Amino acid sequence: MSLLEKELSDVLEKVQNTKPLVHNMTNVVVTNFTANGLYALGASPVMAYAPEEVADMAKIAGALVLNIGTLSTPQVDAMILAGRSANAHGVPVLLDPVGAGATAFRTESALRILREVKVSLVRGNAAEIAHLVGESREIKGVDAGDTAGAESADLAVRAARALNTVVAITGREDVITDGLQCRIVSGGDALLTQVTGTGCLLTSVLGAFAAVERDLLLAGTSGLAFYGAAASRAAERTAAAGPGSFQIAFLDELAKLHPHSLKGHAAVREMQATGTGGWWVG
Ligand SMILES: Nc1ncnc2c1ncn2[C@@H]1O[C@H](COP(=O)(O)OP(=O)(O)O)[C@@H](O)[C@H]1O
Ligand SMILES: Cc1ncsc1CCOP(=O)(O)O
Ligand SMILES: [Mg+2]
Repeated sequence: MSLLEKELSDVLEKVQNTKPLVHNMTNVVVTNFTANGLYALGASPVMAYAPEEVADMAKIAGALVLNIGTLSTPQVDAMILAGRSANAHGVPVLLDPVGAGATAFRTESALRILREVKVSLVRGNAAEIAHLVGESREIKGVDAGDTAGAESADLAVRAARALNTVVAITGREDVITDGLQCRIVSGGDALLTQVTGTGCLLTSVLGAFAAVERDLLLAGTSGLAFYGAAASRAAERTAAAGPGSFQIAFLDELAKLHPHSLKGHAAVREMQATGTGGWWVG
């Protein structure tokens, strides 16, 4: 096991040992799947939305995950209350800008949250992240086109610098950066795109990893890699049967994760800046 793999595994073990509470303000499509996925991983989910209680819940959580998948203005107002409480109590805040770019309301709401709350990590697909930095890319509802990690590296770095947060762009390969260091995470399976909520659950899983590891680039890399490994293992067993069987097997594989699960199922590569504005994969 490489030094990086050891560091990634240590974060997984901290999640499994401490079972962090993750406060999710998420969308109506993925709520149950997100709670079950967090339980499978070994974390504790809670969903809480009422303006009367979100500040109290956020301050006792290990992480707060804001997801605008089925947003309304009162819900975004409540997310900001929760986010400010999390900020005041040192609780990391993660944002999933679901469908940013599909409508102006989604883009503007994500940007409002980023202005009014200190967000530590943003995870989205390439189209969503592009729209957060004013770049146009096709988005069909909540879905982006197929993207490879290396192709998204420049965008991720630009977004991390512009939004002052760690950015993870997911797709066929994932990329994660704090604006300086940049990593490509491969793994997963195309079946993930046929099950709704796999991006949303991933953001909440990254919340569990952020709850136990203050280095959010490390926490995020570990979360992406183990999530991809669980999906790859599930696909190996169920690809022939289809997305329904895969969804169940994926929850089972999240519950079975252990330090050696990455082997043969996920890989992390460091990208290096070329000095001329580009990147090459190390
Ligand atoms: N073609 C693909 N092959 C393998 N994994 C994929 C593919 N597309 C997406 N994923 C994985 O699916 C998960 C959700 O990512 P993504 O589909 O980009 O999110 P969203 O559902 O928010 O658009 C991530 O773990 C990502 O790596
Ligand atoms: C289908 C849909 N519509 C609004 S939110 C949502 C779920 C999106 O989940 P994910 O981004 O994880 O695919
Ligand atoms: Mg999504």
